[in-house]
Amino acid sequence: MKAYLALWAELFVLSWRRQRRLTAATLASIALSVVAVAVSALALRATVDAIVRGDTTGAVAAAVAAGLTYALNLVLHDTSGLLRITTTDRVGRLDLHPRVHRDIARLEGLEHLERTDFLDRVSLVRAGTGQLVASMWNALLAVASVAKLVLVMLLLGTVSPWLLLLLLVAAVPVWCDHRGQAVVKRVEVETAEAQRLEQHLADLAAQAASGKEIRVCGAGPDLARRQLEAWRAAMGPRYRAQLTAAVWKFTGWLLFVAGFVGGLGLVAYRTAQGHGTVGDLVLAVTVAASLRQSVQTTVVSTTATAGAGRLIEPYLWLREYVTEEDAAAREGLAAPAALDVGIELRDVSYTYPGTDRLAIDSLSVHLPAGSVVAVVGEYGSGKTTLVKLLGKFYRPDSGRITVDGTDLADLDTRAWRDRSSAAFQDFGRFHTRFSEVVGLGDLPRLQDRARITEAVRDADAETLLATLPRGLDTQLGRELDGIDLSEGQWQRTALARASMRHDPLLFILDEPTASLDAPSEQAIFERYMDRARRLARATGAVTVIVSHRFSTVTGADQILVLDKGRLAECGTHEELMRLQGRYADLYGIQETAYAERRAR
Ligand SMILES: Nc1ncnc2c1ncn2[C@@H]1O[C@H](COP(=O)(O)OP(=O)(O)OP(=O)(O)O)[C@@H](O)[C@H]1O
Repeated sequence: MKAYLALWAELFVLSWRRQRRLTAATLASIALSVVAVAVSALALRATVDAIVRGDTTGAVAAAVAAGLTYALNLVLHDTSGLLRITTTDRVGRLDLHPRVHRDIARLEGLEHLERTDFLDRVSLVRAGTGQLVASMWNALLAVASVAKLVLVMLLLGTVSPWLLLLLLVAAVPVWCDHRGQAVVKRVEVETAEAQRLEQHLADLAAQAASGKEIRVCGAGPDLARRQLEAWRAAMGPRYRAQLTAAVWKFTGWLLFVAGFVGGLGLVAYRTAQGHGTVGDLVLAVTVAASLRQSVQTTVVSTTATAGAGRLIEPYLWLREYVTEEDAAAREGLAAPAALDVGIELRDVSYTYPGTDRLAIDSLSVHLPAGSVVAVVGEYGSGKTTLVKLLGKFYRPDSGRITVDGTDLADLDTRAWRDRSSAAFQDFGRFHTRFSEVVGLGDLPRLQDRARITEAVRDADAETLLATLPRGLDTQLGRELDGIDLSEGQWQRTALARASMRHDPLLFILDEPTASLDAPSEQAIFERYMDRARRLARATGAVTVIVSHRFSTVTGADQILVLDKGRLAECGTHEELMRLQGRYADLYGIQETAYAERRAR
């Protein structure tokens, strides 16, 4: 609760700084709404009693006061919601939303993008920044509506203490509503996985990449059937939960109405018996009539406040996660200027969270400074996981990775990344100007056209650049009125981006040529072998090349053959061929396949 209060206080300060007058007006409207009904009812009682006494002046004055407060009530009813929505919207969009995006972008690891449980929380916060701000106003509104309820009850108590029982009656719909909402929330959590599946299947059918294959396979109807099943699995229980909540709500209101009618009957009876004035009767009717509205506001605002935990919990979790990750990433040592020994892995194991299979299994190997290391192996053997561990995207569950003797975990993550370059197989397609798409590889040189042109040359992407209508200034991405590139062309931009840094200590090429034809692949590898040698002389950089095609990496200083996360074999091409083991088998199979294809 303390954390919630602190967060609401912080959001209020944010709102105050962003729009002082609007925030003050919203606050004033909430405060006035607490007393408006009571003042209006008291003025009405005074009016009626003055009329009964024959006091014309007093009656007119009280009637004017009653009219004004009644009007104020109407104005507040119409405007306070509008004021809250406006302040919420502005603070949500202009302050909280960018802040959440900054936090997410700042995270050094990949877990928040890859783990479904993390992803769920991150998506919830991203979509709900406006609701987070609204929760602060709802909390204030909840306090105000409870205060209003207490005031109303005090007034009723002055007419007859029996009317205080209406407070209990008023609590019934609040309690019933909470019960109903608890059912809805529980079912939402239980069916979250089915809903994710339904969304995934809908995306599969709607996206161009998967859409092509689905049409070729004729899997559309089957996919639609599965989507419908997932939809039913998610929505069936949710509809039933909504129905249960509606029954709880209806029952609550029914009990309240019964109590309300009974209470008014009691006051009418007492007045007829000569207890209290006609003004008291008018006051009781006015106040009791507003009780429904007061209770409704209390129910809505307290339910919304209680429900805000759904967003507040993930938001507080995200903040804590960012703070912890930030501290862990920043407390590190500086990266060395150049490598002398190289990178060493000792007994490194890694399992992806939520799985029970080792993606990297007790891997020990030395990657000497200045060497070109090729990583080969079958699908899912752990090649990408290994390079991600070297890039410090994940931390090993056990074992150590050392860089010139210093544990990678102790190095400042940002400093290590500043000295790494990488082209991954799932490269980014950034829809901006071509020069920026490449320049992003070395942010301080984002505008350095000479350096960018050099990187384009390194990636053998000059022909691509020559075909672009506005050269380096060409906008990419059709939805931004730019041009679209083919898969191979996008891949070349990723390679050029990875070539931007002059002095990396680690240079990763994870299947960098998967979308290129064989001659282009060979040409690129030769270029990158040259680049690797240049980098080796300059900084002792280790170049790691992941590939499926064995023939292209035969020139590597060291070839690591992975099998189910384990290091099956390790050595130069000649050594591994002499070994006549797994590498020689797989190399032979690929060579025969290529030879047969060439012969056809
Ligand atoms: N984000 C992830 N979450 C859970 N498991 C994962 C994740 N990424 C990879 N894995 C699993 O880890 C194992 C190793 O995957 P990895 O991507 O490292 O293999 P790879 O050799 O690079 O495969 P490929 O040649 O297909 O790229 C596989 O069993 C894979 O299913």
